[in-house]
Amino acid sequence: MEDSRIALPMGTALDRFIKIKQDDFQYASGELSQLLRDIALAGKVVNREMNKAGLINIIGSIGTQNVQGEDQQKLDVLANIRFVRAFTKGQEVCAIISEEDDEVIEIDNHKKYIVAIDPLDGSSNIDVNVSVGTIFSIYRRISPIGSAVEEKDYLQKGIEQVAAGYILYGSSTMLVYTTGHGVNGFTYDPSLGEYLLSHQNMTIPENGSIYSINEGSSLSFDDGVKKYISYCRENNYSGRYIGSLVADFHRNLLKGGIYIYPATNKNPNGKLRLLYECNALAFIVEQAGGKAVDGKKRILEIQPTSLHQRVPFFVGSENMVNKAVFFNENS
Ligand SMILES: O=P(O)(O)OC[C@H]1O[C@](O)(COP(=O)(O)O)[C@@H](O)[C@@H]1O
Ligand SMILES: [Mg+2]
Ligand SMILES: [Mg+2]
Repeated sequence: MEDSRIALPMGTALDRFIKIKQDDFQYASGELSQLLRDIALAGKVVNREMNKAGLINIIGSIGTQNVQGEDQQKLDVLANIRFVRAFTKGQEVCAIISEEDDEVIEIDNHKKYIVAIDPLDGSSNIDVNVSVGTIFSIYRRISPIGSAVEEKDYLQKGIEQVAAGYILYGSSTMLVYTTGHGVNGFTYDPSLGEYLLSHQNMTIPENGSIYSINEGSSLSFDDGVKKYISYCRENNYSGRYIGSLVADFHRNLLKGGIYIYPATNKNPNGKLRLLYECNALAFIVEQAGGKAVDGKKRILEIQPTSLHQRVPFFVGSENMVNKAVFFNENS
């Protein structure tokens, strides 16, 4: 049996990495490993379609709105279909929470895992060929296997996640995930059709000089946020905002930085969704040595009360988040 603490060679295939690291899982039985593989596979299909979106008429709105009143893009719906199908076929999942579905999708009561997913993150950037992503969180159900899935199963705090990650469809396609034993990144090699280890034991710098926030809404930011932005400017930090959460988060994870989506007049609780956007990235950033709060409280400690609830989101380098919280608490 190979020792899973040893650093693995760059280029190690995802499948092999999952197998070697399986013993890290508290309840290792192969099901979580298979679920991670199912996500990776569905990501390859979405990636392939994304790459030729303009040629196969899958750009633009589909003409319907999701539960949040957002126009659904064709790729939002297509990605949702691909992941729901992968979870149904994969036979590891009992229920799914998706940004694109109003209610919980119940799959099979005899299965263990709950998945919360943002099938396509950064929808406003799809048509303009800017990086977008997929975000996922995985939980173990609490109710007994075989019984109906209950609210307590899918409204769990982020600290209960057994795994979380994202796929970034950018200049290269990457899968980044954690199972609570550090964060690792895999780059997709289309010529091999494989995700290969490219970023091992990722950590976020304690400090950074990049801040990511949509300043277009700054007139309605709280005083604390306004003061923090002034602080960033006074310190000549760079403003970088792609408008795709996964892409902004990934850059800051590598270089150091902070992403903020605060409360605004338009979104009094912020815009981002706790269950399928914030919890996953909070788990990853903490595993990488960073921090994620709602302006005050640790994101992973927030008790969810509804499927699509929004929270203000401050995530990134520890010292930068602490500074933002300081201004929040002293304004
Ligand atoms: O246009 P805004 O208000 O700055 O919002 C951009 C944010 O909204 C999102 O697009 C929300 O995610 P979805 O695209 O999955 O709905 C984030 O990716 C992004 O960071
Ligand atoms: Mg999103
Ligand atoms: Mg989305």
